[in-house]
Amino acid sequence: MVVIGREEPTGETARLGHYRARDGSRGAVIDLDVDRPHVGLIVGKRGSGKTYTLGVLVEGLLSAEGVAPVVVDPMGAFTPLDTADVSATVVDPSVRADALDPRQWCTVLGLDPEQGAGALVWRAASECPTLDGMRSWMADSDAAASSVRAAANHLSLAASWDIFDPAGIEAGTLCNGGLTVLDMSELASRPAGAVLAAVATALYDARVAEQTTRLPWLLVDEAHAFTDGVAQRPLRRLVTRGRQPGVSCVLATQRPSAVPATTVSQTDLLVAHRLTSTADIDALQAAQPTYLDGDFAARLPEATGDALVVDDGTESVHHVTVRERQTPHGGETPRASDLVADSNHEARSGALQSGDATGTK
Ligand SMILES: Nc1ncnc2c1ncn2[C@@H]1O[C@H](COP(=O)(O)OP(=O)(O)OP(=O)(O)O)[C@@H](O)[C@H]1O
Repeated sequence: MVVIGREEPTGETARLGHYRARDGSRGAVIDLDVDRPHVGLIVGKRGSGKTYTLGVLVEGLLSAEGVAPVVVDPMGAFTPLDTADVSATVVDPSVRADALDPRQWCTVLGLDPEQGAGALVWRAASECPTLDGMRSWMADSDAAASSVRAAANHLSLAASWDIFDPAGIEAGTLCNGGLTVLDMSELASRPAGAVLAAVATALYDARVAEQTTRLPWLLVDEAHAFTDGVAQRPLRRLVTRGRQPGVSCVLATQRPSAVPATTVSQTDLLVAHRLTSTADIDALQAAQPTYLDGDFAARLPEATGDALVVDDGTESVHHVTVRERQTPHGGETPRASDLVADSNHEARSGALQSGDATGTK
């Protein structure tokens, strides 16, 4: 059995799939190391199998000991796990207001911390641990009325996101052993970024302060949506420094060219599904390890679920077919023909119930 991501023979693993020969036939099974922290990047064009592969990794983490998987799910693709026979909790995420520092408050509200409203929001976030507290502080402020009004409007906007709660999710809950799916499907990009920033920071801090013995795995689907907002800095810290305290980070994206070059170069496990955009291929090729010789694009797979896996730890490259999932996959793109089939089915059921189809009316 081959274990990608390590050379040691023992430790926790996740079943990834099997080797794919040139003629497409199956070879030996392949596992991924989940015993040590990793930075992973799963890339591929739309429908190539990224979310599915993330789900395969999640299943492996669910059966591994000593890990705490957390999925950031912007499309609701992992919500079916709520009713699957696994230890998973799907939550509408909420975070504490003081999980964001003053700078992050200004970033998420699009304010300049050195100017009127931004400077006020910075001070409110420094003084108050809750959003209600920040709003009261603002109402009592004797700063220029126009700045107070603008800052108060921004805080009202933040309140409308409905994600800030003094009882918001904490690292202790995230690291209780089961899988946590943060269902972001109802959130716009700014509040989703705020949640990810808070969660990435909480997991990192919890490990640095030795508050959890489990090793967190933060898995982010559609990661390109988070690379230039408030989550940018916490994510960068995780990919550059997270492995040291024991936090893994796996990003899945259809747009590797939108992922910062530092993230690509920090990746020690690259899972590349089918890619056709030159910009995306170039972005990976630029950070391509020297041992991946030849034309990178030519080595990328064609079929859904197939992948080229580059393991920086052991400096090896593997042609893999990702295995089928055991839990439901919620990332299926709806097809018009399915909808027509569904409505025909509904019409037939309705007719049967009213007796039309049987002529018994
Ligand atoms: N390893 C696999 N084995 C079997 N089927 C797969 C595999 N990978 C993907 N599929 C099929 O391909 C479909 C598309 O996969 P997936 O949803 O993961 O694509 P994606 O790359 O995440 O797309 P998007 O960018 O649109 O989110 C899945 O719904 C599933 O039916």
